[in-house]
Order: sequence, then C-alpha cells, then structure tokens
Amino acid sequence: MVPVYAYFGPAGTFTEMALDAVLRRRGEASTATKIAVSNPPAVIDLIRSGGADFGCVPIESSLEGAVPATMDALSPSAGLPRVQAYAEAALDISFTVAAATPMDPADVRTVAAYPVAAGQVRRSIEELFPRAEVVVATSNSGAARDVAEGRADAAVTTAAAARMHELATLADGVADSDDAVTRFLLLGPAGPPPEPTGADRTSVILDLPNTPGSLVAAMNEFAMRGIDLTRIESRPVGPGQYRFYLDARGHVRDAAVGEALRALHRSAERVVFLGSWPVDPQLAVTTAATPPDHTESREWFHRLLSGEL
Ligand SMILES: O=C(O)C(=O)C[C@]1(C(=O)O)C=C[C@@H](O)C=C1
Repeated sequence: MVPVYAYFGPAGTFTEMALDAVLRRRGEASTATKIAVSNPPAVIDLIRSGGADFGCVPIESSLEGAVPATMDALSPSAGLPRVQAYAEAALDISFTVAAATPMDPADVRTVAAYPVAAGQVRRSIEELFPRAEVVVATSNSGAARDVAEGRADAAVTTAAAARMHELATLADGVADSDDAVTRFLLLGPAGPPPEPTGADRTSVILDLPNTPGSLVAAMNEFAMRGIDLTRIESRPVGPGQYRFYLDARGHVRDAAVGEALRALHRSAERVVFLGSWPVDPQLAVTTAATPPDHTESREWFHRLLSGEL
C-alpha cells in the first residue's frame, strides 16, 4: 500500500515544499499520496487516528520561534497514542507578495498574511506598501486564495501558491531577515527510529516535578554525558506550570543518549520520546564536542561483574 502523507496545506504552503524535500530524500516523490489538512494539530490527529501514515508540520522558525500549535499537539493527552518524528527538513524562507492583477504598491490597502509569516515580513510590508493593513490568513497558501477570492488586495504567500491562483507578483524574496529558516518535522505513529547516521537529533517532552532544580537536573543528565542540547522550549500547562521540550544531538541508540533518557525516566513525572532522526544537512554543526565513548566503560563494567578483572 502506498503511504498517505498529510501536510499543513492547502497546496502551495512551505510545509508542502518541506514534505516534497523529505519525499525526494526517501525516493517517494512520484509515488506518495499527499493530503492537505487545515492546521498542524489536525495533521497530528490524522496520524493518531490512522487516517494518514505520516504527516509534515512546521516546528520552529528561526525568526518567530516555536510553532505553539504543533508543540502542544505533539504532547499526547491521557489515552492518546504517541507520535514520533522520523525526519526533518529546513527551508530558507522568503515570501512572494502577489495581487490579482499588477497594481501600484500605493493602491494596496489590505495584505493577507498568515500570522507566522506576518511576523517575518512586518518591516518589509511597511516599506513596500505604506498604506496597507495586514489581515489574517489561515496559511501562506490560504493568503493567495484570499486574494483570488477578493478578500484582500495582496497576499504574503509562496511563489507556488501565487502561480496556482494565477496571481501577479508584486515583490519576490520578501523577508525582514535574509537568513530566515523554518524547520519542519515528518511525523508518524510510534515505531523503531531510523538507523543512526552519526548526525542525528533526539527529542523528548518532559513533565518535571515542581521542585527547585528539577529542570537543571534534567539538563544535567545530558551535560554530564557530553551531549549537546540544541533546543530548550517550554509551554505552559497551567498557571505557573510548564512542560519542557528538549532536543539533543545524538541518537537514542548512542549509549550516552540512551543512558540520559533512562535517567530522565527515573526522575521525571513523564518522558515522551519524540524520536531520533537525521539532522537536516543544512543545520548540521561540525564543532560540537563528541560525546565520550560509553562502549568501553560498559565493557569494563561487564568484565568487572563477570569477575574477569
Ligand atoms: O507552510 C506554510 O506555508 C505555513 O503557512 C506555515 C509556516 C509556519 O507556520 O511556520 C511555515 C513557514 C513560514 O515560516 C511561515 C509559516
């Protein structure tokens, strides 16, 4: 059976481009069945209910930070199955501003933009369209549809969505920062992680006891084993209470990472394993310290127990 891949749509979003990049890497670009879903939590729900085999969602923008809707949906509430990440894709992000027909920038009064996108182009839009007001769209591709259907004069969108809706490009390569990158995850149901590649990322969600030092202690399980943390986020779960999301360099099958996770399981109220997967080559860092080799110490310990030493 051909796997079904859900993504945050409609067609023409950056999320679809990220999914296409992952499918090309997996050699499935021409065979996969793709279905567009209206928001990231709905993609995750579809995986949990078995309506899709995999799903692609944005997780983090280098300018706007975490995508809260994705983060919250990743943490399963009681009784719901865990989802797991199997791959990531990083995309350089710049936007196309398009209108139904070519028009004078001074005549643009409303610009439809998805809020995460609006945050990445605020200054550029003020400069390009000084008389425009930004109106909310449901996605980057949805912004183009808003223009095609007459709800806004111009859209902050993708080149693909502008083409799909036969819009006229007013500006291309629009971004307040020229090094904006958004990272996307390919999610699926819980299962064995892909083989270690030597440049992997492992991600966990932690519910920690509300006691002094519990977060420091959790981070120290990585630090003391020489494991580099690449991301630390929190999301509120109640007044003054937080859930923590930690990404670490390495694979759960690396002895050091496995030991850190087992230690967290002993001390945390809940550890949700979000997966181990290859880092997108664009984000690979070569300077990180190499974790100490745990194989030798484990063999030493086994020999000690067996009385060989
Ligand atoms: O995939 C899209 O086009 C989206 O609308 C999502 C999204 C995001 O939520 O981060 C993706 C990339 C850009 O950073 C802006 C928006």
